[in-house]
Amino acid sequence: MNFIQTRGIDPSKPKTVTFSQAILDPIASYGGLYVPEKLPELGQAFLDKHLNSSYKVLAKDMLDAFDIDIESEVIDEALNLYDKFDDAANPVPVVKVKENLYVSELYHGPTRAFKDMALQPFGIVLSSIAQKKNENYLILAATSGDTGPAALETFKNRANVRVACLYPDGGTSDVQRLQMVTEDAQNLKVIGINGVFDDAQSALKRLLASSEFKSALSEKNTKLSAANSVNFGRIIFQIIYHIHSYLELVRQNAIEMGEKVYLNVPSGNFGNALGGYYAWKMGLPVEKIIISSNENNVLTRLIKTGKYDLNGCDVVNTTSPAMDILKSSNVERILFDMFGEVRTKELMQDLEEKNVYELTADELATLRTCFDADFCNGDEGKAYIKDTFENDNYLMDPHTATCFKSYETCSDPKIKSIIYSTAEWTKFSPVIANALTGEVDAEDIIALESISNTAKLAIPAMVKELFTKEIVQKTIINKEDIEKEILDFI
Ligand SMILES: N[C@@H](CCOP(=O)(O)O)C(=O)O
Repeated sequence: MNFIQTRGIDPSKPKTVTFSQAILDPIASYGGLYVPEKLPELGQAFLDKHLNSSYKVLAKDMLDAFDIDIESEVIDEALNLYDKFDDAANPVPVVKVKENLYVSELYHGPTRAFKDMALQPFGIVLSSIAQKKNENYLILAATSGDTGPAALETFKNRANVRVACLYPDGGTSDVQRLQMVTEDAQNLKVIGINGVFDDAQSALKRLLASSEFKSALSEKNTKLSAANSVNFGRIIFQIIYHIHSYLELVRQNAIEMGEKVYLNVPSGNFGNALGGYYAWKMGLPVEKIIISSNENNVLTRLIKTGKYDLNGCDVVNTTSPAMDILKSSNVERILFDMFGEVRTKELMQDLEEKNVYELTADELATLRTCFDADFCNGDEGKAYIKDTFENDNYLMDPHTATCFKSYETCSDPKIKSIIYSTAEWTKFSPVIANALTGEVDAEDIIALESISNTAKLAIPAMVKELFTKEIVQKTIINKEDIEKEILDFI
């Protein structure tokens, strides 16, 4: 399968690229993104065939359907990393929480967030290509808290790759920060910036598109790629768990094969929701995708009104920091899929130049046939955490909690919903302890122990040990100094 570009083709670039080209150099013409030329049609036969397949067998067959230029042995090695998850036989448990409401737990990997679902295998794939080509890569990662730890974990000590990970200092939870600043490996650099996630992601996109930066790297015998969902190498692995979660509901006799369900996705950069949209287009029976946000509710406004408007908008720090994002990368891939390259280029240009774009009434109607959305503020989220724990005996993190509001406001309760849980409770313990008991803990470790006692849940060793590890990554800089800091590292 070849990959095409969301904003049309700059004549100096090839018309189409292979999968490995798209993941090694993920920014396309005019700052656009790569998308598959045509999605594979899996159809009912694929779902029937995999009703009783393991996650890895399902994943392998879905990746085969994309016909990507990665050797079968490399894909096998990459998928074997799911064996490290809590339950190798089922890395993504799907749990019934209420009548018609199921939670797909995507956080059972090494960094306790859904990013492991894609970044674990992606690390093997990218590093293998780099080794085979005998090239060195700098992998940029911009994070609001989950992508960073998962990218560092997957690339740690891997051959031919180095990682520069940018995070907003003060804009993540303490556990997320510790996961990054305690990572000790020669090939990893963690850089806190005085700014917000959007500053980190804008720098990443600018550097990925900068020929000057690329030639400065090439003097150091290094090429450039990225670990974020701008890279289709991330998205391809984020389609699989939507199909798996659906099949789990069939296996649990919660739905009949072919019955439509809602996919309810906490959303920041929109990679998770895009994976669900592609799965739907490939044949998954979906009623609608519900997009859940926090107070940074630009996606809700887009889907309700057709206007993506950043004027007068500043990112606010919330209790669900991984979604403290205003410039959401993957909406662009949806725009391309629905409205084509000319319109996508126009809309993205409006956003870059005027900080706003507006869909026509027809375009908004098209968008709304697939998506609905709502946002949930911190207090509402805490109320859902407490209520769901006390009444349904289910403990969830603040990102997952945002979905409980949109579940109520956007879905027909007679139709089953899958809510995607993107992070474990351990990553946001002060918010959760506060929701459960009203306590205000000065330190995460106290909140973790309190929740562990209340909910009778063990704190995983990899989280507990963060509090005694040495902090080795101490760099905090202004956003203007990012490029220099990275070049000094290489
Ligand atoms: N929410 C993310 C932000 C980056 O998203 P990505 O899917 O593009 O990697 C985070 O937690 O880092």
